[in-house]
Amino acid sequence: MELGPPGGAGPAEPGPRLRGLRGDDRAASAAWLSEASAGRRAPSVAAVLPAGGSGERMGVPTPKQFCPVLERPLISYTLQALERVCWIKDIVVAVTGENMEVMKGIVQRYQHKRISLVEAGVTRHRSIFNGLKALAEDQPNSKLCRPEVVIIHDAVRPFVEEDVLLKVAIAAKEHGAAGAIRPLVSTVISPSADGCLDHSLERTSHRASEMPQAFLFDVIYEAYQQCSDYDLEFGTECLQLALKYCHTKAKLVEGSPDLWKVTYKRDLYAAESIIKERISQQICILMDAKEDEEHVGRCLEEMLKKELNHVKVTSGALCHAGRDLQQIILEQCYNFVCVNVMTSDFEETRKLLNALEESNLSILYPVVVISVHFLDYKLVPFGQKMEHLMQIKEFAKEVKKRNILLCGLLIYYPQE
Ligand SMILES: Nc1ccn([C@@H]2O[C@H](COP(=O)(O)OP(=O)(O)OP(=O)(O)O)[C@@H](O)[C@H]2O)c(=O)n1
Ligand SMILES: O=P(O)(O)OC[C@@H](O)[C@@H](O)[C@@H](O)CO
Repeated sequence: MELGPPGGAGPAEPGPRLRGLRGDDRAASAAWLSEASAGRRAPSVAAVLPAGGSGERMGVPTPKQFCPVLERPLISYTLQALERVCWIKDIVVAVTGENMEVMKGIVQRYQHKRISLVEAGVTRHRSIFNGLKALAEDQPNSKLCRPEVVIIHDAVRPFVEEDVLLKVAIAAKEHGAAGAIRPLVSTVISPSADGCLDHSLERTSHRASEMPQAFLFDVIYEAYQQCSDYDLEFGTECLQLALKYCHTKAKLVEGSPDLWKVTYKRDLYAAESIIKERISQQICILMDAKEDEEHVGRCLEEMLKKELNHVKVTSGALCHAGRDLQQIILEQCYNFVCVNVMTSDFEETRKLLNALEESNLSILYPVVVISVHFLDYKLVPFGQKMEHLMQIKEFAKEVKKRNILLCGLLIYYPQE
């Protein structure tokens, strides 16, 4: 079941196609992609996301992949991370029948693309197998093409970047299988039958198997087709299936700390903190002034640059907000301060709000707008002006529906 708008004007795609890549990863990605441009067929890549679990360890009624993080379901962040990668052609998500409508709603609301939904199984391996069957082209009416390489990634691991996806995909093409690994945090021990320590494993010579993993499609599909019911029921490791049933030794790829799987409630809080930190990396100050005119917004910019040295602070004229907004969106700015000195009304801030709504910037992440107003108490009676500015409360209610958080700041002192 293919979903997602045909190619609708979804939220601005975050950044250029090689975003998130560094140094030799960028070169590898360019090489990988250039196969297509050189007329050679670049390896076709698809992804399977198992998302059919119940999230028992999370301890809440909602399956964790659908739990909200900043009022958006966790799985939407994972889909967005995979959608950033232009060389992943299809994303197959396995969800339970009872959650199919919820998942379709998420795809539509957040305008996810390249998404196909399949029925999950009663275990993670069965869910993954169902996703692979959908790609195997032996499904009636399926528009999905059998890929050369398939990436398998848990739907509850939202912080996956293009570099590790590229590494596992390239390694899988060469070795048949590949998987991300991380150093162990706790030592692994083996208990005896009477509940005592039997022995412990040397932590430095072992690793934790994480996601993403990638496989030559034929390898992992064959492994699942040969898989015993026991393995389908109780197994947790796809790399092991490739080894056991296809004698394919996976290449292990060091992953970043952010690859962790959301399992317990604390993981949701951690995910929210990470996302908040990522969308707070830039502040844009917009001023109701002509270019290079002295404006209090410039003082604010300098102060913020001193106080918030990890945050990028930019400034510009409110009147250009609409035109420059596309660039701001590409830079992933979600925080705006509108400094109104020349005009004491709300018109300029309203123009920015309209531009933000048209840009769909706030579909994926909340956008914060602080509207600052200066008022000379000698010129305007406080009561009359406050009444006018209270409009902001009505605007705030209205734009909140579009995930824009608006608040006002009135500075009431003589202009001189
Ligand atoms: N029958 C299942 C079980 C799990 N998963 C998916 O596999 C991923 C990793 O599994 P896990 O963290 O164990 O998820 P749950 O099984 O939901 O968690 P719990 O074990 O706490 O119930 C998750 O995205 C989960 O939705 C799946 O697609 N089908
Ligand atoms: O075992 P769970 O169902 O909690 O989650 C699956 C994880 O085991 C799996 O994603 C990694 O260990 C890599 O195989």
